[in-house]
Amino acid sequence: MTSQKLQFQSVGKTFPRKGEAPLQVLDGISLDVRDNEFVALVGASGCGKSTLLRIAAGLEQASSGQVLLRGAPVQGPGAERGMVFQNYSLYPWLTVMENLRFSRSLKANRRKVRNDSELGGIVDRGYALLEMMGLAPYKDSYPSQLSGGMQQRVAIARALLSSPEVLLMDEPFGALDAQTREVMHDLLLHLFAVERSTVLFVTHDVEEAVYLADRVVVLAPRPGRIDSIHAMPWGYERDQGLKLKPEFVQMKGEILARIRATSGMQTDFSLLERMAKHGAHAGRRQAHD
Ligand SMILES: Nc1ncnc2c1ncn2[C@@H]1O[C@H](COP(=O)(O)OP(=O)(O)OP(=O)(O)O)[C@@H](O)[C@H]1O
Repeated sequence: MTSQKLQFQSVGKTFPRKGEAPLQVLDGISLDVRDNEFVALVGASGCGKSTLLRIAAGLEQASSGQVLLRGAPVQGPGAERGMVFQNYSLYPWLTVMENLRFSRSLKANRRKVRNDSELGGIVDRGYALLEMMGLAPYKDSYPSQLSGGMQQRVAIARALLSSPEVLLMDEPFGALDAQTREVMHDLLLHLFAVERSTVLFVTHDVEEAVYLADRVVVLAPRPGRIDSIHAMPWGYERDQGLKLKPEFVQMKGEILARIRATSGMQTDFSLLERMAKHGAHAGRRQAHD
């Protein structure tokens, strides 16, 4: 019996392009995500983070290699994988509670196992999740009546409703302001501890990745491949004070340095300084002449 929940085995992805050579987005990604592990994917823009997550969700097919969930190949979307996107994706014409129930009854219909006791249990769990998220008073509100942070909490509650084994999150807090993000981080850590789910989390924000994850995977771009994997030396018990600790700052710096190195971004600013000095000399010479 393996403790690996999600296994990426030499995953590659190529998108066809009209009149051009196909675009190779991912190449030979091999990664094991353990049961109850929280793994964050970071990397330069366009390195294929979302594509990798979508392959795990079964929304895209790998061009080569495969993804296994508990040892079985992923062949399409499934209720055992919950997905949360950046743009809350709630139905605006449904209330908070209806948003939860509607998506669940759709899934139940798809699996043809709908029955009253199952749906009754789901409604109870829906209430419990809304309670945990501080959203119980808003169960009859419409998404437009809620702040961005509250809408995203509804989307997370909806994804957790069917007790997914794996939660796939694509920049879930990308549209929120800094304070709301911090609140959401602690809420997510709390949920993670209670629900004991396995999380694969895509983000641009290295601090967010280091604060939340057990391991942070840096992808290098063109084509996307694994550059480095960083295990966090601290345990689950985290609070905002961790961000001030030297080991946290150092870890963040190491990961940022890898992203800069892999993206080919200029980190040696001496060239710019030399150019500025050269420009100043030239300017003085012109004024003198
Ligand atoms: N369906 C598609 N068809 C063609 N190209 C695609 C498709 N989906 C993604 N791509 C391309 O694949 C590359 C990787 O995209 P992806 O969104 O996975 O990267 P990312 O690392 O998540 O980017 P970002 O950090 O900017 O969100 C990009 O060049 C993108 O344009």
